[in-house]
Amino acid sequence: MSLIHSAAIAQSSFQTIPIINLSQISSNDPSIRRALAMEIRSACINVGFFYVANHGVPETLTEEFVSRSKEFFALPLESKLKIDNKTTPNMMGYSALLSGNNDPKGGGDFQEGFEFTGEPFDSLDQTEIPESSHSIGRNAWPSELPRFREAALRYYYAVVNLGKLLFPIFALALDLKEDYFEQKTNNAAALMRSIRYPPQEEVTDEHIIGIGSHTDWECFTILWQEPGIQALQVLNSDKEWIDAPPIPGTFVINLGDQFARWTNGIFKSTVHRAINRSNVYRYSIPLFMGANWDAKLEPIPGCVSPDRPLQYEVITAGEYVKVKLADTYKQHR
Ligand SMILES: O=C(O)CCC(=O)C(=O)O
Ligand SMILES: [Fe+2]
Repeated sequence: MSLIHSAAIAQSSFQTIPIINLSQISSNDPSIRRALAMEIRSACINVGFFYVANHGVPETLTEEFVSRSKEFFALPLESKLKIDNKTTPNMMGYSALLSGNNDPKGGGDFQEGFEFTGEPFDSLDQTEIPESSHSIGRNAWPSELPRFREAALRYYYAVVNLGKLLFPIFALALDLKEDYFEQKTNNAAALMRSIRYPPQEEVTDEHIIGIGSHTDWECFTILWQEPGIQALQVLNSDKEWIDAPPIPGTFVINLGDQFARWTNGIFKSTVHRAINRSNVYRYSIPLFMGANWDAKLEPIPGCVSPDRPLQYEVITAGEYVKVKLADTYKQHR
C-alpha cells in the first residue's frame, strides 16, 4: 500500500502505545529489516509514539547517569544556577523550575533540567564518538560533581548510537533507501536533557504541570522514564489523554515536528505532556535527534499528491528549532 494511502486510512484514536522489539535492527537479512520497518511505519502513521525493547543500550550506563543526575538536582540552587542556561552559550546547562514553558497557554513547566550535547571525551575510546559531534563541545558542567560529565557523555553516546541505527529503519518505513537521511543528519548535534519533576499530587493550577502539552521539534526523541511512576500522556485523535507508563527495559520513541514536515504530516508528531502526580520526585531523560541545521524540511518523495497538498512552509531545521527555543525560554511570567 502506498504511503499516502496508508496515511489516508490512519487510525489515530489509539488507546495504547505499541511495543516494538529492536533485537533484529541490525540483521543482515533485508527482509527482516523491512518487516521491522513496516511495524515502525504503522506506529508512526497511527500513533507517532512507540516503545522499543531490546534496544541495546546497556542498563549500567543508564543507571549511572540517572544516579549522577539525582546528585546534580540535589545540589543547592546556588550551585545549579552557576550554570543557568540563560547565561551560557547555546542555552546548555541548568534550567530552573518554571523557567521553560512548552505550552504557550501554560504558566511554565514544573520541572528542572540539565541540557547538554556531545563533546570529545578523553577517557572514552574515540571510535565510540560519532564524528559529527567532535567540534561541538559548548556544554556547561557542574564543577561540584566531577563524575557527572563522564556518566552523562557515556550514556549520551550509547543512546545517540541507537538513534543513528533508527534513521535507516525510518527511511525503509518511508519506502526510501536506507541511507536517505544520512546526508541530512550527519552533522546534527543531538541534545540530551536530564529532568527532575517535583511531586504534584494535587494539581492546583492546570496551567502549571510538569511539562505542558507540546510536540517535540526534532526528528524523533528517545526517552528514558523513571520506573514505577506514571506521568507521560499522549493525545489521540479523539482528544483523549492516553497514559504512556514507564515499561522497564524500554525507551519511548516519539516523532517530532521535523519528521512531520519531511513527511507532509504522514508521520505524526503527536501532542504529549507529563504530570508527576506521585508524592516523590520523578526523573526522565529525553534525547532529541534532529536534522543538520542547514537541512531543508521539504517533503520527501511520495508524501505530496493532489489529494494531500503540501501542509508546511519549507524552512531549514535550524530556523525551525531556533524559533521554538526562543519561544520556550522567553520570559513568560
Ligand atoms: O518527561 C517526560 O516523560 C516527557 C518529556 C518531554 O516530553 C520533553 O522533554 O519533550
Ligand atoms: Fe516532549
